[in-house]
Amino acid sequence: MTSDSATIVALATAPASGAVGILRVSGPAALEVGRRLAPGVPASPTPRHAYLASFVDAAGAVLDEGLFLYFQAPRSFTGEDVVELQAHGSPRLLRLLLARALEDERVRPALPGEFTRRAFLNGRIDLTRAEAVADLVAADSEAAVRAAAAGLSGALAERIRALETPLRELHADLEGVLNFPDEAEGADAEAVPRVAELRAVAEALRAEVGRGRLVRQGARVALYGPVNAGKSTLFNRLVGEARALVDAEPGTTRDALEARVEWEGLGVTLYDTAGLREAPGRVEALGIARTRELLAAVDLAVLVLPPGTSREEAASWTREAGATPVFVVTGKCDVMPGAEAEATAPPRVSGLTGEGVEALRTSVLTRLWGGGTPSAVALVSERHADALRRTAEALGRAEDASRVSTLEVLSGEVGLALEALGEVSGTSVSDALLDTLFQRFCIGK
Ligand SMILES: Nc1nc2c(c(=O)[nH]1)N(C=O)[C@@H](CNc1ccc(C(=O)N[C@@H](CCC(=O)O)C(=O)O)cc1)CN2
Ligand SMILES: Nc1nc2c(ncn2[C@@H]2O[C@H](COP(=O)(O)OP(=O)(O)OP(=O)(O)O)[C@@H](O)[C@H]2O)c(=O)[nH]1
Ligand SMILES: [Mg+2]
Repeated sequence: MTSDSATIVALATAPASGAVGILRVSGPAALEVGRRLAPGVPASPTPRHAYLASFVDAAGAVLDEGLFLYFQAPRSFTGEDVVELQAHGSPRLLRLLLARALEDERVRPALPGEFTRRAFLNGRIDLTRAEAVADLVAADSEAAVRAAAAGLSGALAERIRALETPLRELHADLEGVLNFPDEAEGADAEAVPRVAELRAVAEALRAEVGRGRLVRQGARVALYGPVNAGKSTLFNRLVGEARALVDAEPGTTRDALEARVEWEGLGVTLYDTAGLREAPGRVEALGIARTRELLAAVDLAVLVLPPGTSREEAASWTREAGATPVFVVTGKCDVMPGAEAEATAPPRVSGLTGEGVEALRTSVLTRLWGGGTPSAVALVSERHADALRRTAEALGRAEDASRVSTLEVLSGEVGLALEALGEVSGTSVSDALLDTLFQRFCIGK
């Protein structure tokens, strides 16, 4: 599984006007190609030294003056020879430079994610770190940036290793015993606690996929409840601007509104919805249908009730959210200032005065997160979770085998667990899997 010997080229910066635009070349011909564009650079440039150079066209006419950087294999991002031309950020200029680089028959355009793929194939980074590069590029909240940065510096890789190493040792021990059948007596019973422990570790890591998803994609939180409860007023207060129409007439909100906020670094998409009621008008009914759809899709539903709602009514409103977790608040609390709150009564908020709104924000975050900080989460993706599930399943079968089957079967299952786990770090991974993985990257990454 080695990378092909083509030299690849792509723009490393977005195809838009900017201060600086970077053309990146990687592969055996990188230095020669780079020097064709920047002939003033010495034939053996000092690696990692920034040369100020003229970039020229085929006729030798100067197209730009920029920086030339040479990274000598294997000390580069890809592990190959890499040259960067750091030009002024003109998309048209960069296309000219790209076209010139492609004139060399050893050079072809890089596929999406191919630089990172080569970094992986050349052993510079493992697969979790390659994926963290994509997570970082896609991050759209502070928590997502911090979690991806942790992944890039090997946080997930470390946790996978902490599972993979003992699993490999166990497998080696079992295979060793199998080769000396005299000593095989009792070996399966001895393996059981080790298998069980490793299985628990795999399950625990897999369980972090939910938090990983929340950090990556942001949480979805909907305000819902009876008409006129003060949802839109509260929504505006939480968003910090007058986004939603507010009126004394019940049934004001029809279409669901959404706004993206960031709370404690976590991206949150907040929805304001059409208030629920019996016998709405025709258009309002469409809005209510949309509210129900949304309630099924969000991570948390905040039920806003008018003051004085009975316990029974509150319970029946709660059921409207179905399987989605509900956080209940009493809205418009300013109109019943003296109401002595029972310990079990829902927290009180007022969108109008802002009372209780900070506390609501904190409670919502706690409900979404439990304890801990979003940025500290291991970004376990659906792909990782799937591989971890198969790891845990194989270990489960290994436990069964220890009771009812031979040591060969037990060891075989441990081997399968290792193979599934290897898909996370990349120690056992097919080209097809790499294809799907890196296709999601942008060109030039
Ligand atoms: N201009 C530019 N900026 C960039 C990148 C790049 O390729 N070019 N990167 C690309 O995504 C990221 C930086 N990542 C990099 C990772 C490793 C090496 C590197 O040369 N590694 C060598 C040497 C390490 C050392 O001496 O400390 C190695 O791993 O052997 C370079 C960039 C972000 N910024
Ligand atoms: N006193 C007081 N009035 C409020 C508060 N929140 C909203 N109101 C008033 O209650 C009425 C309804 O407010 P909205 O925010 O539109 O209520 P809603 O729940 O979005 O209503 P629908 O969209 O019709 O379901 C308006 O007249 C608001 O000014 C509050 O916290 N205190
Ligand atoms: Mg409303």
